[in-house]
Amino acid sequence: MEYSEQILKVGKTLFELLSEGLGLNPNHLADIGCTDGLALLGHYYPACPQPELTMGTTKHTDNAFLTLLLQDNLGGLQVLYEDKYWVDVPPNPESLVVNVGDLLQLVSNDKFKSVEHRVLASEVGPRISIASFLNAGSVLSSKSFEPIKELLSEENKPKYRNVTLKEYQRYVIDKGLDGTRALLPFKV
Ligand SMILES: O=C(O)CCC(=O)C(=O)O
Ligand SMILES: [Fe+2]
Repeated sequence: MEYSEQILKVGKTLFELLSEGLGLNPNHLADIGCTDGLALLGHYYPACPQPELTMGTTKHTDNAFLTLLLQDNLGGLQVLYEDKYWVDVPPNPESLVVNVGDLLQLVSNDKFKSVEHRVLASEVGPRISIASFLNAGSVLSSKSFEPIKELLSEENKPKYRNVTLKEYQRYVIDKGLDGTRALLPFKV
């Protein structure tokens, strides 16, 4: 409870900074619903006797707006750089890793890009991490998202169509962790 309250506070501050980074009013991203929902996911990766045969978590992008990740001191998280190189994210239990998610990429019209990442399996374990996903709240709402109008111009046309939260979540769940990007079907 206390942890999610603190995470939400950090998240709200980050969205203010990200809004300013886009040249918008600091409340813009919160106003369109980026901080309406929070989901916490606890991961437990047992020690693996043959780590070369498997993965902790396969390659994916996060589907919400922003992820704040707390990892312990074992490491294993990697991000994909320039679509080619897997780069270790050094573990620091006193810091949060911030991942841009697909929905933030969509509303920012690719100004912010979601990052592909994965977790290696390890003989040392268990590894524990907590991922906090800032999302748009209940899929039962009628909310929909599209590139923010203020960011668009003749030179910067919308790269995505309007998508309802329900349609987006359905697609993400049906697709599973297949390594493809969740934004692909919504491109224009
Ligand atoms: O366990 C980790 O470090 C990453 C977990 C993750 O990528 C996720 O929950 O989306
Ligand atoms: Fe992730």
